Amino acid sequence: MPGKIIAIGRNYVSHLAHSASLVGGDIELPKVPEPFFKTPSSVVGPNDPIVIPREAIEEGVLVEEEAELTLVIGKQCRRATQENALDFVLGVTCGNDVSARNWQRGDLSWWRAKSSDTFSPIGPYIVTGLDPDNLLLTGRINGEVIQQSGTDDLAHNCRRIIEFVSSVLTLEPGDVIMTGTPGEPGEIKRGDVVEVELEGVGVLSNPVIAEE
Ligand SMILES: O=C([O-])CC(=O)C(=O)O
Ligand SMILES: [Mg+2]
Repeated sequence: MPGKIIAIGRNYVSHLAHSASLVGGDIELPKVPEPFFKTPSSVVGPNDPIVIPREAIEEGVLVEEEAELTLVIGKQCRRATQENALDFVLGVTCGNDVSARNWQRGDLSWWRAKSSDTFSPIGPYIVTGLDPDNLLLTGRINGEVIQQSGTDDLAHNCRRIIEFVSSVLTLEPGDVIMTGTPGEPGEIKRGDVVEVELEGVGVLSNPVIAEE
């Protein structure tokens, strides 16, 4: 289980309008990276089910997938520079920042919108030695491509994210950074299969079920 999970919001221009329409706020690109936290207890692995919480079903909450390039920190890091930031990265993997939109919009914080149990699928492999700034990222629901972008479209790239986050807090080995989602994520419902594919890494696949 990772020590902490930092996720970056609104980090692709292509996602700004979708996010603002569902979550509120303006559609300006954040001038600096916009981190939030997800809990380690929300992490699941490849092929584990994403469980839509009972209350989300009862309340008719819209739940969406979010395909994200995900970094795994390998070395303790405080005040990294853009020049040395990638020296602290063990490797990259796929992540799905599952989001319950009505709760994201209505609650004071994103605690259950982003960190309900099973809302952070990560995997299937950590791959070392890839250039994280130039990988194709794809999100699919039931085999249909819903999101696709190069990670060269990240507004704040991985070096900048690590510089900014580590100017505030210490990153530890095993910490995870989810770098934001592109385009228009799609709704996930019980019975669906969600895939996040990252070039050079592979496919993170998770079935969706409903809590009984
Ligand atoms: O929920 C949102 O739109 C913010 C976010 O996580 C992202 O941009 O990846
Ligand atoms: Mg996200």
